[in-house]
Amino acid sequence: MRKQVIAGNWKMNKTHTEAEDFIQATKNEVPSPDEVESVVCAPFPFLQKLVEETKGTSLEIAAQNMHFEENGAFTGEVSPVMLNELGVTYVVLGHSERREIFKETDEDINKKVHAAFNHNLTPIVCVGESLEQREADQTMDHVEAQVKKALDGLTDEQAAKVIIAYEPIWAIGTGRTATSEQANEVCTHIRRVVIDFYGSDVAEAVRIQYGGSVKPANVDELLSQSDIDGALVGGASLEAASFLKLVEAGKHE
Ligand SMILES: O=C(CO)COP(=O)(O)O
Repeated sequence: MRKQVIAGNWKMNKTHTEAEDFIQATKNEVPSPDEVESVVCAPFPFLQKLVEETKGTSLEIAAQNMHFEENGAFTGEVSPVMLNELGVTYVVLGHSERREIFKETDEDINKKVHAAFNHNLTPIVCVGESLEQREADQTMDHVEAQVKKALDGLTDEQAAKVIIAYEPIWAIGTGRTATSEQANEVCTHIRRVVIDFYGSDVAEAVRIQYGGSVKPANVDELLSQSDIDGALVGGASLEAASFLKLVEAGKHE
């Protein structure tokens, strides 16, 4: 039985005070990590404080991106060494907003995945198709190619630890959720791709999240699917009460 991972991706939201208030309201309320992994993916300026404040609690703090190099002339970037030093445990890589707006390529994302493992960070790798691709029946091929490229060159041990987030772009921030069947169909396909590359033991261990307009009202249905092992949540993770409902749902699956 795979443990569910519920991650709130705040994106570029919240003031410092709002971030603090959220953490105070949730850090002692989330279930034990034996039951569900509860993660908040916060903007860089808040990470150090939030990691300190959640020490000894079951709430984990993640970054939303990083560079793949350890240091150098990359103005405005943050390195895996810095995140590891802060005590961050997970990092979101290849979110569709990074791919689309900031032109990240599959090659960049693969380098970042390797860099994450080299620095003791667990990557949450995002994949997903656009509406155009879904309508042209290219979803499976596109997602398959993204997964293969992101995981290329990992050892079995590393691949088993990757968290893959399937986020159809048309469902992000639109209120339009994939049906649980649509979501599971793609997550099952992703697991098959992992079987082809790394065998069934690794594929059984890999956690696959769904993301895209997840909220307390639809989370149970999504998490009850056979190949969905958690959720990556934007809008509905911004309020403490809503986030707590989502992690609670993860506990029951
Ligand atoms: O992009 C997402 C999480 O990474 C999903 O965002 P929403 O939950 O706001 O649709």
